[in-house]
Amino acid sequence: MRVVELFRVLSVADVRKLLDSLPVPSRRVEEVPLLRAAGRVLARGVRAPEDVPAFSRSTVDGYAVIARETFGAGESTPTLLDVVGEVRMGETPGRRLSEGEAMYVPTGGMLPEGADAVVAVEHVEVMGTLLNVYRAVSPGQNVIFRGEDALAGEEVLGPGMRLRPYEIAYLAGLGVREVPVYAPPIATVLSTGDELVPHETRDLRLGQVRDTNAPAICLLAEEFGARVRCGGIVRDDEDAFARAIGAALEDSDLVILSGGSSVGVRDLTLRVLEERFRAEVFFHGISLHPGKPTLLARVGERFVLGLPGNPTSATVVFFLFGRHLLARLAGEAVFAPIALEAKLRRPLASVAGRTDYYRVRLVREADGWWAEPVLGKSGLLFTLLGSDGLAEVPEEKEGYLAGESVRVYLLDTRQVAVPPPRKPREGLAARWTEKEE
Ligand SMILES: Nc1nc2c(c(=O)[nH]1)N[C@H]1C(S)=C(S)[C@@H](COP(=O)(O)OP(=O)(O)OC[C@H]3O[C@@H](n4cnc5c(N)ncnc54)[C@H](O)[C@@H]3O)O[C@H]1N2
Ligand code: MOO
Repeated sequence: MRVVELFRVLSVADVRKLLDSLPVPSRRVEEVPLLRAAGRVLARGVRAPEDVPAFSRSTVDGYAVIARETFGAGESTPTLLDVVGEVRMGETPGRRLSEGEAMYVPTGGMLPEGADAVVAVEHVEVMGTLLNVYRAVSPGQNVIFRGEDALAGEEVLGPGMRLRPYEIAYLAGLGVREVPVYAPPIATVLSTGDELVPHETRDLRLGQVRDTNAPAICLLAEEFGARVRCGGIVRDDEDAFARAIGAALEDSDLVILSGGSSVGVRDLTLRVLEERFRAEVFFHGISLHPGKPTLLARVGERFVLGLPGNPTSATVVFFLFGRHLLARLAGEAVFAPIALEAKLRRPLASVAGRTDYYRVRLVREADGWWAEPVLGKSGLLFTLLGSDGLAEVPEEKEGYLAGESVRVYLLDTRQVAVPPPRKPREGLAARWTEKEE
């Protein structure tokens, strides 16, 4: 019998480092219409073609003034100004504001030249053409300045950013109609095992199991931005296996397999990859639970991710590392899944030297987030139902006591936003742009 080297095992931290630094082939760039670009990754930085907003405007219904003339104004000491006109929406004010003058401006209306602030209508009293101002405003108050959102020529979004509806709306405001994005990575998902049958199978023969890994992984990969081919079920037979992997490698950036990654006699993945495809195997095991028998290899410029067969293990590993790899293949600048700290409702056991991921339900209490572990075997899927996150017990810990804080990765596709390369604003805009009104 062939003696199998148990695993080339890496720690979770080392796998993350490896995935961060793995050289990946550069991607094809395509120009797509703005509204079709949500979820895609920017291939080049975007420069603002013009100042946005294109004119300084009021953020309140009120009166445009010269701020310094209102200094000292109060309930009993109003500043008196002449109302010299009204700005209409979508039109220019028509005249400059001089000392001693005020002009009515609606929210979003253009600020007249000479004015540098707006007093809200609540703080004035109109008496014919005279205006009593009962509250002082500082320069820039209640104004959005020209170029505060974007300055003509500046790089407003950087390459490697996954575009969300927020970035799309921002680009819409700039008049951008097409954006350069990377072609999404193509992933083929294969399930392996003689016991597996398609999930549509109505009546199972004893011993048969419906394929649940493919639905989970295909849908997750799609949510994480890949073009997915659900490649079906492959028998535990070396030739069938080699044929399926060979076909998938022809047109996929990533081949994702589930099952057949452990050390049992039927476990072929490693042998087929090394012997038939001369694959470079990065690791064949991660010191984590669930999901230890996970494999990552490269054949030429293409990657093969071998997930454990156990349904929860496959899903958890794909969530933690599969999407990290997909993010790299998609050209994303950073991979930073969102986690929050939560207090544990009950203790969690672990083994030192291994990272454990427990499925948890999150409950919001007055004193913050609490995590309720949903315990169960990794061969069962119910622990993922209604779970909001994965609580991490790092390898140096032997567990946590109830009430201790743990890090919980949210089980959805959100990631932290990448800050845009925007320049700090100068002058009055700098003083007001950071303020919340
Ligand atoms: N002697 C040892 N045995 C096992 C070890 C070990 O360290 N030493 N590790 C266990 C762990 S942990 C896992 S995880 C599994 C992983 O095994 P494989 O990746 O080889 O997966 P299979 O044996 O093919 O399947 C395991 C289990 O999952 C079911 N399965 C597989 N694919 C699917 C699918 N697409 N949809 C639904 N269910 C699936 C399969 O029927 C088995 O029940 O190895 C342990 N053994
Ligand atoms: O590691 Mo297995 O993947 O726990 O069930």
